[in-house]
Amino acid sequence: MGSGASKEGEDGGGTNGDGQHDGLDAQLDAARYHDGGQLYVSLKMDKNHTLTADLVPHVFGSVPLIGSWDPSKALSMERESVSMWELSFVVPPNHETLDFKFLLKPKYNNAPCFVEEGPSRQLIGGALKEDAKLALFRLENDEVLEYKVFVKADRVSPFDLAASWRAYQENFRPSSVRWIPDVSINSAPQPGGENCASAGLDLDLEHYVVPAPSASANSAFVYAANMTETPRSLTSGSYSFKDGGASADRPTNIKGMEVIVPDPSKVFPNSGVVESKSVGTYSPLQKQESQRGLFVDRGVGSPRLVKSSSSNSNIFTHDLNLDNDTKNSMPAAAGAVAAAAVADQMLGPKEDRHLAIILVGLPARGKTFTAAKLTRYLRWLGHNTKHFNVGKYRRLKLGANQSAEFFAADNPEGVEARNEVAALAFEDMVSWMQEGGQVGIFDATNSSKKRRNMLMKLAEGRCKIIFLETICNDVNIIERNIRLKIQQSPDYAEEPDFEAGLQDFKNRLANYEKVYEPVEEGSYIKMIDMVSGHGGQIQVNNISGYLPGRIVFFLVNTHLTPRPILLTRHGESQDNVRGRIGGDAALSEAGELYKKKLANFVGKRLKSERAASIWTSTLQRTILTASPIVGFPKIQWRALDEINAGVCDGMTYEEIKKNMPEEYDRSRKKDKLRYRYPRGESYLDVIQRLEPVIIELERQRAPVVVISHQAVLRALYAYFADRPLQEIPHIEVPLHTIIEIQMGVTGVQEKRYKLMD
Ligand SMILES: Nc1ncnc2c1ncn2[C@@H]1O[C@H](COP(=O)(O)OP(=O)(O)O)[C@@H](O)[C@H]1O
Ligand SMILES: O=P(O)(O)OC[C@H]1O[C@@](CO)(OP(=O)(O)O)[C@@H](O)[C@@H]1O
Repeated sequence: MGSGASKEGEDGGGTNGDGQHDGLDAQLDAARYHDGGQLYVSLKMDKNHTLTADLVPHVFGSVPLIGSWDPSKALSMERESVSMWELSFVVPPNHETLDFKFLLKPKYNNAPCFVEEGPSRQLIGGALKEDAKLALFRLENDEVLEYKVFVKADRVSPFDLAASWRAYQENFRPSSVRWIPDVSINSAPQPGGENCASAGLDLDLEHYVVPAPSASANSAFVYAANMTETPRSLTSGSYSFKDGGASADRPTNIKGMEVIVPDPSKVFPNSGVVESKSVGTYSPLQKQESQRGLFVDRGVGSPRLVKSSSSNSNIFTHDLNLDNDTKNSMPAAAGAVAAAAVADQMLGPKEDRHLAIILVGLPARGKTFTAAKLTRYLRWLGHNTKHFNVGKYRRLKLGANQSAEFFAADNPEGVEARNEVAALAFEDMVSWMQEGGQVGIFDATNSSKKRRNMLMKLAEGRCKIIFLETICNDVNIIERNIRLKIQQSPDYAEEPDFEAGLQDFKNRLANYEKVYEPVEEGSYIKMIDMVSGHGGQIQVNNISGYLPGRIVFFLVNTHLTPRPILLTRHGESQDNVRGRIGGDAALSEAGELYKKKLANFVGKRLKSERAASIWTSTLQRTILTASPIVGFPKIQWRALDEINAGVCDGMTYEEIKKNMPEEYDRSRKKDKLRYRYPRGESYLDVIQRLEPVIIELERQRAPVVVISHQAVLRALYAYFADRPLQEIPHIEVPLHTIIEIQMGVTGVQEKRYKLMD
């Protein structure tokens, strides 16, 4: 209908052969008339009776576009709901008066149609001249059908119209990568691909290293026990806290520390079994002195560690943290996780609402490591989880320098003191659960039946218990673990002689071995020789329920094989240039250059890695970015597609702000984590669909390059960096930068490469 109602439309000027304007004319009209605005008019008819009669409402009237009063050329209205019919069109605000009438046409035959009773209607300035709210139709049998009529006119700018027209056209443009199968590999460089001069890379990739942000993924630098829950029953009283004080909820700020660590191979000449190399962020001091090595945060004021004054600023002050969530008993999660959490709240015995995972095992069997990893995973999924480390309680209450004798089973004072701190930690955990905590991970050796009985009694009627036992039969791994413990554990921070520390720890271990009783009681999960990712096994007994099932599945898939995971966004897309979100655009010029540089980078970085693979989303900007990479299988994952912006897909943030201020300002800004785009997704939805990706990344033993999108990479990165859920939507993931996550035997470390500005 559109400009057909305008002057030109009436006399046919500016229309094409069908009496319709082309797009350019419409825009010119808009610009000519008035301050750029157009009226978007919506005519609606609502049938308030049940008789259907297969009659379809139409509109016809005075201008050629609506048939010049010829019923056979009338415009059909669209069905909007069971009873509502709609026809919308655009006119300039000062359009010529438009005379029209509604008519009903039979759907299936050429039987006569029924024109509404009364004089024709007149539309002026987007409104009906008279307030005729009803349309009456007299049928052949004299029956009268009555419809309510509604007219609504909204001003839209020609730019908005043009933008939505372009988005509409782009949505129908087929993606240029449709023919690429979900799994593919190219063995030869593509023509015009990789090696053009501008895409060349310096031989030394270190040249591209940029500092990682302060709260980066460098857990390998920090002894996991130091990041556990701060002993509340001990810190409020007269005890002085000697254990490093890293908050349980936030990782220590690594960048704000200067690390002066001798090369471990020099400090421990026989420790060749230590596999991990530090690739994290170095202070200028380190760089000057070329000191590279394993960072040791012993958490007891070790002289090797100097904290800088810069603190870890927490910009998220509004009411979104998980503790508040749990107070409201509402999980910070979507889909299955939320459904399971709510079901647990409502069904079953009260104690089943809280789950205690009690670690069991000899020292240096990876209990703390496993507990920390499980905590990170469950928190990322949205389960309110805390890690309670009894060693931390012991050090705080009794001091860090206990010798091996303290841990002997025939030392009654030692046994009593250890039971006391274990009970204190357990009580703290249960108190926290009663305030709304969901999963408590209780980390100690718990290696005798007597100790486990004590814990079961403490848990009775308060929480459900699952024992998680870590068993390792590989003497080389045990030796490596012991050496790592001497390096990392605050227990040996004050011991200057590595060999003396080693001997003491081995004596301690022997004391535990004398009385060690593997778990045979209750519900349990046993991880046996799971370090390498093959050949080990998981045994489970009496395990049921959503969360325990998920925990078993996670543990089955984890291992310690060191390998890198490279995360990068696609090269800049044409939509990035225009500031449009979502969509499925191809790459911009800069994006084209990045894809070549990335291919060069991957070729160099993974030169000797035969089994590596490249994962992309199903959107063309990631598939195109991966296209010049040769020699590695490429796998498309739907789960890696960008957050679905629903009705906002293809819009700019400005357009959303202007057209949907409520959505943009009030809802998304206020709670970006939970905000779900109308007909789209929230960040929590994205996390939920990424869970299989995380499991597969954990399971893979070879390097993986993930080429995905901003929101998706924020969520993936947060898992590795152990960042709280509410921070995820705000994490910076710049274009043309590679985030390398090094999975290692001491945790994860991060390194960033920036290939282009
Ligand atoms: N399932 C496992 N079996 C054996 N060693 C493991 C396992 N998981 C992790 N490790 C390794 O054990 C090292 C020491 O682990 P830690 O968690 O401090 O031991 P524990 O708490 O049992 O004393 C870790 O740095 C890791 O390399
Ligand atoms: O959640 P916000 O901050 O809007 O970021 C996600 C947005 O990032 C964009 C770019 O603006 O991702 P990308 O280009 O990486 O695919 C949008 O497509 C996406 O909607």
